[in-house]
Amino acid sequence: MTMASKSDNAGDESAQEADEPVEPTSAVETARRQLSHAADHLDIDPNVVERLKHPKKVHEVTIPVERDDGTVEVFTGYRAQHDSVRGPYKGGLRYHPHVTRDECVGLGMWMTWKCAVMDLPFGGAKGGVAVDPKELSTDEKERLTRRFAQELRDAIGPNRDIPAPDMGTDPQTMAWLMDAYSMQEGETIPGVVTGKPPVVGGSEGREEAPGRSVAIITQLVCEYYDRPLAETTVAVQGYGSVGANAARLLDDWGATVVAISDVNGAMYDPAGIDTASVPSHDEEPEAVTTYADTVITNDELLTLDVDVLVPAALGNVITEANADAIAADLVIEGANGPTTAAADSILAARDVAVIPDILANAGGVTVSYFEWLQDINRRSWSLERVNDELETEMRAAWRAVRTEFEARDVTWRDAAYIVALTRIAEAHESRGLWP
Ligand SMILES: NC(=O)C1=CN([C@@H]2O[C@H](COP(=O)(O)OP(=O)(O)OC[C@H]3O[C@@H](n4cnc5c(N)ncnc54)[C@H](OP(=O)(O)O)[C@@H]3O)[C@@H](O)[C@H]2O)C=CC1
Ligand SMILES: O=C(O)CCC(=O)C(=O)O
Repeated sequence: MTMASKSDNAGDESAQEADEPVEPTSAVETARRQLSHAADHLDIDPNVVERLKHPKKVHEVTIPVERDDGTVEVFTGYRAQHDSVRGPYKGGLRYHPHVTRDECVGLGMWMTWKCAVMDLPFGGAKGGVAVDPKELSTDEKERLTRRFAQELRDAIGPNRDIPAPDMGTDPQTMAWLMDAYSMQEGETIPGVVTGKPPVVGGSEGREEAPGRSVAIITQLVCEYYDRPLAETTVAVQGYGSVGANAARLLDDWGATVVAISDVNGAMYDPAGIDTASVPSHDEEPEAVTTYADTVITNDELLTLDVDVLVPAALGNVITEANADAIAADLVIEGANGPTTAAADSILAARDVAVIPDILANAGGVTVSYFEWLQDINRRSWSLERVNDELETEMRAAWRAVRTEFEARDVTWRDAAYIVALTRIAEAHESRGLWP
């Protein structure tokens, strides 16, 4: 059995059409190319596909923030709402200097597919602020977040659009957002955001959930390819909410994690890293390189000779330029959009299995759904229940994707898109094109 497809045709299947540009430059272009590619495998109304190439609405706001020295700096924030045919918009908020309108649209599209792969009653959205959160004090971050919440007050709501954490934001950010929105509405509305601290309506297990789903999917994929975890080496790029939790669980479950990284570079130990002893980004930013004996670059991490590569930081890190040098047999996408469309084709032709973000990291939004249910019903689930239900949902999504992968002789990404697009297209056909 080959890794990228049950047949050796996967490279041809995912080869790009000659008139397509060589390397897309933005998340939205990558997302659109992935959509077109997957739609080719389906008998799906082309009008629905055309609709899905565009966001329903993009909110762009300016956010004046008083710095601690009394000066005012104005930041730009976005909320891209892609599709809501299956339910309210859902997706994270990112604080990062590279946030743009187009990045939010692409990330919002991926949220639509992710919620549909998981069969959650949500559509897709993503937002963010173009800011380096490391350059803000805690007070400045709070002022930025409260003002952003105020500017988005008509766009979000528990039945309209429900933000959550993403890169650069955390449970505290979500608590400020929930509080600012609730103050404007005059009542406490915990269901307006997810990923909050449990003390204000957050769910147990939410912070760990995207990393947990990466670990669960890695385990299932390794089983599928008859590769015991105890004989599997793993490199993880990024050591935050996704990367650190995935690395620690895989380490606990018997895999050997040989490399982890932060923004400055990677810690590398071929004998295996004791992941519990290295602080995650949330515990101490940039700790990985601070505590490393051997530091290699983030680019070197990507091409290490390991069995499993988990990119879990930024998008667009596996590109046409390095896809030929990826030595892992399995790439499990912890980050959103780490692989460009051109790199995808190269990896498929090389028989490297790429398990897409919309399946692998979907534990975050799945536990966000559990959190939303808990908030609406004013109930609180135990950590054990959350983790059990997450595992059940991840296994169900994995089975649905595996069924398409085996039946249609496509890549894992196309198989996941086929599951998602089929559900979304049926909903559009049933409701009409206008929701
Ligand atoms: N949080 C969530 O719920 C979900 C997040 N995702 C996706 O996962 C990815 C990571 O998000 P998340 O874990 O939340 O982010 P965090 O902010 O928690 O952590 C990000 C990690 O990436 C590192 N990093 C930052 N820049 C670079 C770089 N240029 N090269 C290598 N490492 C870098 C950071 O290092 P340092 O400590 O030095 O800053 C940190 O370890 C994103 O693509 C996000 O969209 C997907 C699903 C859910
Ligand atoms: O939990 C959520 O609502 C969304 C998390 C997220 O942004 C993602 O999965 O990329």
